Amino acid sequence: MATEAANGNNHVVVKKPPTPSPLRNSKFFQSNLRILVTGGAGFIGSHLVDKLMENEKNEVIVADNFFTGSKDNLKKWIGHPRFELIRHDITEPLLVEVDQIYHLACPASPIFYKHNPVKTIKTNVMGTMNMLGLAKRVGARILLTSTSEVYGDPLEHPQKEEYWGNVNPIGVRSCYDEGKRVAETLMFDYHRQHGLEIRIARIFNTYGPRMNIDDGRVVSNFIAQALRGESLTVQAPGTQTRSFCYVSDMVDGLIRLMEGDNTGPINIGNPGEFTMMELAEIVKELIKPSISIEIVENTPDDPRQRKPDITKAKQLLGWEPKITLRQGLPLMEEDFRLRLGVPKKA
Ligand SMILES: NC(=O)c1ccc[n+]([C@@H]2O[C@H](COP(=O)([O-])OP(=O)(O)OC[C@H]3O[C@@H](n4cnc5c(N)ncnc54)[C@H](O)[C@@H]3O)[C@@H](O)[C@H]2O)c1
Ligand SMILES: O=c1ccn([C@@H]2O[C@H](COP(=O)(O)OP(=O)(O)O[C@H]3OC[C@@H](O)[C@H](O)[C@H]3O)[C@@H](O)[C@H]2O)c(=O)[nH]1
Repeated sequence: MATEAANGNNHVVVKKPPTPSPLRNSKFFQSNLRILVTGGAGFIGSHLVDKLMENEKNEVIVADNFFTGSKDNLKKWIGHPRFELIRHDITEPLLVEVDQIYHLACPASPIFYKHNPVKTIKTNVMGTMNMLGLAKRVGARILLTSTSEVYGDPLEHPQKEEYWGNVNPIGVRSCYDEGKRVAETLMFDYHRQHGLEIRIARIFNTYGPRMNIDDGRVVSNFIAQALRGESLTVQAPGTQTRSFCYVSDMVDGLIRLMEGDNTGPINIGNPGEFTMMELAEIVKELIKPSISIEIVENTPDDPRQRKPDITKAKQLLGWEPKITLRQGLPLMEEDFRLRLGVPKKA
């Protein structure tokens, strides 16, 4: 029996990890790490793939069903000898020889995850079991992208990893937040029961280039609305807060977590906290000061405040975000202008 003091959680590992893929002992492995990214055609996934592909020792396999992702996000890698793209729904088993699994596949925007809630929970539960089964079979290390939504509508602020959350088990968001909570449970059960090497990142709201223009999340909505000359739709009351992390910082945090010794869960996010009205004012000032801001109806169970405590990420991963909201928004604006065909005024 071994304990994992590194986590500060004292999780007991009952079994030894399964034997890793023979690739790890082969000559071939010395120069190549084979990495599976589920959901790699999506927003964060495709940026992660770009970063992983920069390392010539990595081979990257993406499995995605293209529900919210697109081949376009990966077009620069299609045909590359170290890259493979598989159309695959992770609610079905997948057999591939890999050494690491970044498990991201899951719709993340509320309008998409609520669209087919039964499918969302299947993706989180059966999909995660399938990926854990694969990790067990080939001895791969697996990282789950969990979410700040596991804290629900938090009664503690900012949120520390030790906080158990305040989640409605039967609400319209439950397919996603309870789904991710079960996914975390499965990760730890496979870790304790089968000795799997696991990593759990609790990601807070992330934004950046390549988000779907009609993704429905707040930053992409406001930027697209401002560029189209439409009013910005702040959902009532507008005093609810979020903390926004730029995608390159997020990818850096995920890779550090995968490569480090800590299982997590570890919060990865930018602690800069803004109300949705403040965010609207910043986008308005940045893109089109003449635009109006409209208060519209909100959806049920919208968390009223959210801000990560990133002490663990700082101490255990040596990570903290570098890009502020005011630095990141113009980078996203540039990408949205190109895709929407709205040139910047001289
Ligand atoms: N972006 C954020 O703010 C944020 C915050 C917290 C957690 N996360 C997590 O990070 C991950 C990526 O989020 P994102 O913002 O890039 O979202 P995204 O919607 O852009 O990407 C999700 C990807 O998963 C794919 N997918 C969905 N269901 C699938 C299935 N059953 N089988 C195979 N592929 C499937 C989609 O096609 C898409 O390419 C998700 O797990 C999400 O829960 C994101
Ligand atoms: O047009 C909009 C869209 C959203 N909002 C508000 O903006 C806030 C953020 O909403 P988003 O839809 O961007 O994202 P949420 O924070 O609700 O959920 C996200 O949390 C983290 C991840 O797991 C997921 O990416 C997603 O579930 C909410 O308070 C929402 O009411 C607006 O004011 N206007």
